[in-house]
Amino acid sequence: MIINVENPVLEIHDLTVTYSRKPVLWGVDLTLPKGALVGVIGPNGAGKSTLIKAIMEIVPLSSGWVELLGQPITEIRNRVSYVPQKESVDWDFPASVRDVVVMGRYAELGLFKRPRKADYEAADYALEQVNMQQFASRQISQLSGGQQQRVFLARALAQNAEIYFMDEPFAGVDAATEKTIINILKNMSEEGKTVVVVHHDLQTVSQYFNWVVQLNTRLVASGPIDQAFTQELLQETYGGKLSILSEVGNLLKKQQFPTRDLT
Ligand SMILES: Nc1ncnc2c1ncn2[C@@H]1O[C@H](COP(=O)(O)OP(=O)(O)OP(=O)(O)O)[C@@H](O)[C@H]1O
Repeated sequence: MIINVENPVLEIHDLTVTYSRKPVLWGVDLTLPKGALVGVIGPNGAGKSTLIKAIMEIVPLSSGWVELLGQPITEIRNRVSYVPQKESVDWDFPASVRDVVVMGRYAELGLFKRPRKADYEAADYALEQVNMQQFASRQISQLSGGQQQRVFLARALAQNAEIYFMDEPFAGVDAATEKTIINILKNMSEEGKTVVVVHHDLQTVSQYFNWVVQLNTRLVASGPIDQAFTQELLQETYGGKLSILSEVGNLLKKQQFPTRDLT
């Protein structure tokens, strides 16, 4: 069940990625519509992070191509934002929270220009949105895990991109923070930004997202939640892990996210 969209913001054709000759993504063809809030799901090791890294050209492609807004990423990097997994970042780097968020503006600033008042204002506004303004002067090494995650989100917000890729933004955050973040992401999607999120909690998929991508080395499904988040397709993606699947079975019946026509 793979829905192809016209004028996609993201188009992937025949993507294969291998690590030490072992394919971790195989022949992926994927298109995503503008304004979608996308959950990327699949079991551990399915290639979800690798998919995002391949899109961002952080890992080399063995075959295939990727276009964002009809162009290669190298042409439009400043219109695309990437929030990596928190663990992959050096949080001992000596910088204040505000500096880290202002760095999100560098794409707009150009590499050698100094941030201006407007950039600091944008950073402060982003910090306010994630409720971290009181930590603006704190060193990033002196934050809790959930606070670091919020700073990361603020940095992405300050960038004001058109497409966002976020690798497990809810990892290690408390329930209130998760709610804050998802509400921000929903607002962004309603403003026409496309947000792609690697997500693990199947229980919240239909509540959080309006589009789902199911991956297990191959692309199993991609489409609006009501079509692509079904018991059969989950079974295909997760194989025999039925205990997880039976828990989501009931949730599938009550779709909570208002589904817009995205195709
Ligand atoms: N740098 C690397 N070198 C070699 N193998 C790697 C590397 N990064 C990931 N892998 C392997 O590639 C496969 C896909 O990894 P990836 O991190 O994309 O999966 P994932 O779906 O994001 O997993 P998880 O849900 O556990 O985060 C896994 O088998 C992993 O062990």
